[in-house]
Amino acid sequence: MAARSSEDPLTRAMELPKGTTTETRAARHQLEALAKQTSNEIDDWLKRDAAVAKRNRQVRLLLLGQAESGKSTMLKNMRLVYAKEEFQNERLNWPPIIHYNVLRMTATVIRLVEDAILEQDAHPPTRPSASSNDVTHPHPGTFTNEHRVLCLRLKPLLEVEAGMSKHLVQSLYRRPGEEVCVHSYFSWTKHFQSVRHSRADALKTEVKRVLNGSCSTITQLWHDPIVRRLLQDQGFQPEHEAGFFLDELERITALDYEPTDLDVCKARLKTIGITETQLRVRLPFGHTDWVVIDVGGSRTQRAAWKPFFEDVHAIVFLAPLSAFNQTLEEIPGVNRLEDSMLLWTDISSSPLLARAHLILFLNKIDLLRKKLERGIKFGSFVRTYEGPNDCDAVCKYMKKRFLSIYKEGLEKLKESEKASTSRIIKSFFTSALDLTSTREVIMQVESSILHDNLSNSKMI
Ligand SMILES: Nc1nc2c(ncn2[C@@H]2O[C@H](COP(=O)(O)OP(=O)(O)OP(=O)(O)O)[C@@H](O)[C@H]2O)c(=O)[nH]1
Ligand SMILES: [Mg+2]
Repeated sequence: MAARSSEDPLTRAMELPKGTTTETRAARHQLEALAKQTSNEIDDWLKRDAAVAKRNRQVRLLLLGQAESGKSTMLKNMRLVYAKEEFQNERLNWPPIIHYNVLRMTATVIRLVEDAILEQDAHPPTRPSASSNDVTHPHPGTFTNEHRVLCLRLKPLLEVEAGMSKHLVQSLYRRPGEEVCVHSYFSWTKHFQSVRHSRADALKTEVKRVLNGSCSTITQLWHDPIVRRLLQDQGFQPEHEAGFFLDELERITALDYEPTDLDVCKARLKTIGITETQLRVRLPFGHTDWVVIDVGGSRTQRAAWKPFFEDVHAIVFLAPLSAFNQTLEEIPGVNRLEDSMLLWTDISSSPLLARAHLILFLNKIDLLRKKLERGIKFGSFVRTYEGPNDCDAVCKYMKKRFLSIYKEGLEKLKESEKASTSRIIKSFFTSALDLTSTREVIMQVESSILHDNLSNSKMI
């Protein structure tokens, strides 16, 4: 071996002359180590430089807003616009989550009805007259044996729900009684692909079979007028809790069910942590890469947002106007709309975001309209509002409030000489489940951001 290496011209050239002292050898090794270290540092520096150059070419958008404001839904809409094929290829990963939404909703209804029956048994309602004392004609509005039978027949679903969260969503996070969360959309879809042929796959099939078999019983419970009244009395807002899937149960529990784009957008999976999604926006003369950053919106997660403020080009802030009569899940006493306005105040006046454009989505307008039409008084929750209880008037009022908060923030930034003169503010009324109108809004946002990007790079 030694003879062969001394025949190699490079090895021979590197060899020290015969008679070299130990000190010279040590100095030579030290020099070689130093050269290697310098070379590694240059490689690292070049890599970092390339990463910075790539980052500079990207447009970074940060989606912000309280939990359930519609951030992940807006990201799905963006993927539908800019990465439609990829989005649609992933559609088949979604039935377990949609079925999980159905199971969770059904389990909640069963538990509420069971509790109400127990309460009724403990304190039977007083009957209006002696004639209605007949057990075969119970007092209207009370739960009957039929309700008990429905709950009993659906009881196995509670176990299926628990099994589903245990086995199917191993990469997701959940504390007992809490909503399942996703840490990262992509690790989640990979997880589902990797378990496709495993034991979890059998459970997915079982869930499909059980839901298909229980479809008519769930529908009966869901549409029962006494159950409906109970849900209403409990302040339960099915439109916020994936109740929309129970309205289409036959289609969604069919054995050959394939979700539509809208079903995927409707599916609820709470975000924990931060996910970055790269989208390629094609232009007539090339493309730009957008990185859309989606975050978890609950109060405990907001501290994790700050590191992403630094090099972001635009904040897309979602404020769900329909939440005017709801409180935060994490802090029950706090009104959601008030929380949105406080959050917007912080964002508008944050020196870290002084150079970022602000895109305001006043979201869930479809739900706002439904609530107002149902007679829920906006002015009872937002005391400063004195206008009519109609959607257009409320939207106009809320837009004014949000824009005046923005202006106050801008004044503060100007005082500290942090305000950027090129900062754009745009506001839109959105219903993120109306895919056509949301697409148009996304295109308008695209042209505002691109226009600014091009003018900054002195191309126009
Ligand atoms: N009707 C209606 N539902 C919406 C709208 N936007 C979002 N949703 C629904 O509201 C629920 C919550 O939306 P998400 O996008 O998961 O909310 P998020 O802001 O990402 O919430 P976190 O991940 O918890 O921070 C989902 O079931 C959506 O389908 C809307 O404009 N109208
Ligand atoms: Mg989310």
